[in-house]
Amino acid sequence: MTLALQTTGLGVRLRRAWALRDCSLAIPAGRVAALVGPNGAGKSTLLHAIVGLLAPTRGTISVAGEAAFMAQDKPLYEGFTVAETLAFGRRLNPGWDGPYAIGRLERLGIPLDRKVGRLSGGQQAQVALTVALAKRPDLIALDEPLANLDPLARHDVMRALMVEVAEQRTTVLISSHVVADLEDTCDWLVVLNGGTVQVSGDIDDLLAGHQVLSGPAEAAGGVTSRTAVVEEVRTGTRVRLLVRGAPVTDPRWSARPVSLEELVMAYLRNPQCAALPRLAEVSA
Ligand SMILES: Nc1ncnc2c1ncn2[C@@H]1O[C@H](COP(=O)(O)OP(=O)(O)OP(=O)(O)O)[C@@H](O)[C@H]1O
Repeated sequence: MTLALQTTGLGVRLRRAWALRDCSLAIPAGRVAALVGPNGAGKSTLLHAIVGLLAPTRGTISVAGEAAFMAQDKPLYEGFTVAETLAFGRRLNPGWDGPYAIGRLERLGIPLDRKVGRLSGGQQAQVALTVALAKRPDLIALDEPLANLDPLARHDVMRALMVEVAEQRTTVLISSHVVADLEDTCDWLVVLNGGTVQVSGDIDDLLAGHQVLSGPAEAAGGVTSRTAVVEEVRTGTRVRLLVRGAPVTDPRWSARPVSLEELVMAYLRNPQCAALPRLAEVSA
């Protein structure tokens, strides 16, 4: 399997504090990876380091091919027209695909002579995305591209992105606070918490490997000795366990599948737990 991205022992210190610490992760080529984590987890720092805007203080980063980046907040100059924005992109990027950029914006009905500042938030996001895609990157890193967009625009931007990357076989790493925005489109999950990678893996494998068990609190010890408990919630005599590992056959327990949101939240609330494949398994 080809890797699009690999970081090993990556640490980034910003001023006096470590924004990232000992981050080792690998993302196979062609995946659409969700990067989730709370405020200050280090998502932007990780993306900046991956695309070369920040130098690692420790460890290594390896990207197969060219990386493009779409920054958080206002990644465009509002005083430029759309056409000027594209001309700027062409000047800065040797591999720039001008006909593709113009064609994409025309299909979206975004006027090239309009100032960027006079476009809607959704249209601005589409222009920024077009600029990143027109570089024809092998890896595209998107830092909260959906923030400030209404639900319809979020959906449109994600759908447009998915069509493009499926055609170009680009690897995507996209950060968001909102798991629901990424659930339908991403097939890889990276959870960053407190500057370290807590979860990284194929979403289907992660969902298949976890379950929610409900049963009598006094029997919890029998489960916790056999399987890794990510989260335990007790209500009176009952207990609900989000576990990773072997199915439980004891009839006192009922089991149900876990949702992606539940899985992410359980890990974030329990930073001492981790679900990380060995890097050798990802690249095998
Ligand atoms: N320029 C900087 N100088 C010093 N510390 C910084 C700087 N930028 C970020 N940090 C710190 O680094 C840590 C990680 O920040 P980062 O912006 O990468 O997190 P994030 O997960 O992207 O957060 P958010 O979801 O709020 O955008 C935080 O503790 C933050 O305060």
